[in-house]
Amino acid sequence: MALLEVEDVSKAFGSLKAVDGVSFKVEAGEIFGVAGPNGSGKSTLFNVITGIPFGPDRGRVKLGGVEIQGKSGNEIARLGLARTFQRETSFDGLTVFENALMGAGYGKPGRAESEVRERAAEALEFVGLTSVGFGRLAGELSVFDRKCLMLATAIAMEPRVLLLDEPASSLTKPEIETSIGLIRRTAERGITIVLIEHVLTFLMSLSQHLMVLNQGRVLAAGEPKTVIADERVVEAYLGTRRPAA
Ligand SMILES: Nc1ncnc2c1ncn2[C@@H]1O[C@H](COP(=O)(O)OP(=O)(O)OP(=O)(O)O)[C@@H](O)[C@H]1O
Repeated sequence: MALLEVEDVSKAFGSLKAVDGVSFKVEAGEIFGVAGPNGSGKSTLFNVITGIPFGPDRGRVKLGGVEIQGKSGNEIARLGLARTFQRETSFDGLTVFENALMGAGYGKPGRAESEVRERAAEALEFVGLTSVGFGRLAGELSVFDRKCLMLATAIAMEPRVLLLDEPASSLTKPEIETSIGLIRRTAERGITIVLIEHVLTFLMSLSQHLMVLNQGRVLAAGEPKTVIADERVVEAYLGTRRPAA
């Protein structure tokens, strides 16, 4: 059984079908890439899977075989699904350590404070935010460090599945390289990853499976090299078909 199963999920805004009958499965331990042109429904898909801020109009989402559509975002997170956002989100007025504590303590009311602190510190060190900077305000960090903090906070929640929404956006080339290594090591911790990204090289170097959306629908899915060579994918990205050989 796949760890995450999305079955015929749809979400409309008025007459706009942002996500239109999307189905896919993610196996435990894999990195599953999601690509697609602007406005193709990628972020909306993450929203409906996580219930933040809304679930699907129809369709089913199963985590470890348990249906989660219709549950609140909090409940879904407690069941083991965490996400990061396209834009860096953190509590800017709180310190780096306080932000990570929010993740480590989330949905675990019985956990001893010392253990919560240990989890938070470990997640921060893991993403490269060393204890020297634990007391800095999140709002003072660079874009890259803010992305690392968002990742650390999500990792501290100990999710089974982590959805990453454009982790490479606004990063420099060297930062993108660091980020690729970090995501790979996150998967090696046993966290299954679904990754939205515009930077195709980023997706190609990380994903075992790739799905391309266009206008809310699945355009192509499968082995990444085959998917990006698909004429429909080339056309959706470049707006033109390759000339016939
Ligand atoms: N809350 C909303 N209300 C109305 N329309 C929305 C809302 N959220 C998304 N949309 C629309 O749904 C469509 C899909 O948007 P979405 O953000 O999911 O695409 P995307 O593939 O993530 O795009 P990008 O790559 O630019 O982030 C777009 O046409 C967008 O304008």
